[in-house]
Amino acid sequence: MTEQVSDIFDPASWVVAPDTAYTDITAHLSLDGRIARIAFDRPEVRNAFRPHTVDELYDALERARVNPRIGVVLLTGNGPSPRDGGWAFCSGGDQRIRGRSGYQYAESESEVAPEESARAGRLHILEVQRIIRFMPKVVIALVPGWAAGGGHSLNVVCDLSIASDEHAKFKQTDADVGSFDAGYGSAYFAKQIGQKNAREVFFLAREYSAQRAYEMGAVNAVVPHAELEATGIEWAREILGKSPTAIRMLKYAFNAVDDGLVGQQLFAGETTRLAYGTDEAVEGRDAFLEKRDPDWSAFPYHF
Ligand SMILES: CC(C)(COP(=O)(O)OP(=O)(O)OC[C@H]1O[C@@H](n2cnc3c(N)ncnc32)[C@H](O)[C@@H]1OP(=O)(O)O)[C@@H](O)C(=O)NCCC(=O)NCCSC(=O)CCC(=O)c1ccccc1C(=O)O
Repeated sequence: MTEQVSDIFDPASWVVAPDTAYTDITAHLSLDGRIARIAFDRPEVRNAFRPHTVDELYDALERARVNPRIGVVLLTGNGPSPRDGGWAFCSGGDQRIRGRSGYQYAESESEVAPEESARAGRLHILEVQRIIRFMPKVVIALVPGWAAGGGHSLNVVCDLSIASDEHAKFKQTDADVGSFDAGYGSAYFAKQIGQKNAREVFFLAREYSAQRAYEMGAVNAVVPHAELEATGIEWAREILGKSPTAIRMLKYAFNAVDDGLVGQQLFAGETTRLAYGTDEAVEGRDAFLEKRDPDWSAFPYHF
């Protein structure tokens, strides 16, 4: 029997992801193994992340990335807080353990050899942003409450976002706490919602409702809180009805224009994979292996 990890989580729809023993997140798979649900599980601090949280999140996302059955990942936050009933998607880096070189591992974990001291202060949520951005699957943010600071940036980098009408709130606090996500969190965010809006969100660090976020283009839909996860599953099922190759190529096409040569590299890698499947590419390989000139006569210059 799957444990109830969040008030709006339906245990009957999920099983715990195999071979995982996370403390700061939860990871589940749909019963047919096609959808992953990954959730921050520190509701008492509005799902702020510490380095250990980021390590677990990266691990869960990497497992989803390389699992050929999974087509959609739902990223969310468990809740509510047992302390005050507040809901959160994620409130960014845990400010209590922020040091001068980044976020500190817990004391027991920071007893590392001198040569490993660079690990002690981490700022590696950007690696999580990149795996979300680059995985050839759709990642949907289900925002049940606060998306603040680095949590706000995670919402930006997800492919799609659905927000709780009653509890989702958005606030980019980076400039309040002397931080700045100068990559996807800000520059790409401006491409999503426009320069003036994005500059307002960062420079004023005000609070925005789910409805206002929807109007600005920061989320795709606003739904009743109780329906958030069911809507996420519904959207995932719809996406799973599409061609995996088409979804992969489309995600990389959407990314490529903003991702420079890395975007081109990812898109090109997938086109190479498609080309390898053709008789034309097989002829090139076979000709090399058979030490003869390739015969391209069967392959026209398509136009
Ligand atoms: C999210 C809030 C707006 C919610 O407000 P509210 O509902 O009133 O709740 P609170 O009473 O404030 O909070 C409840 C409880 O949670 C604690 N808490 C909340 N957020 C955090 C947090 N981020 N860290 C630690 N603790 C947190 C809060 O203290 C309360 O506990 P008490 O014991 O009762 O005091 C509001 O909470 C808020 O504004 N939170 C802070 C948001 C924030 O500033 N986040 C950090 C932004 S900077 C960041 O995320 C780092 C980004 C980053 O990581 C990065 C950036 C650039 C390059 C690289 C990186 C990287 O890789 O790391």
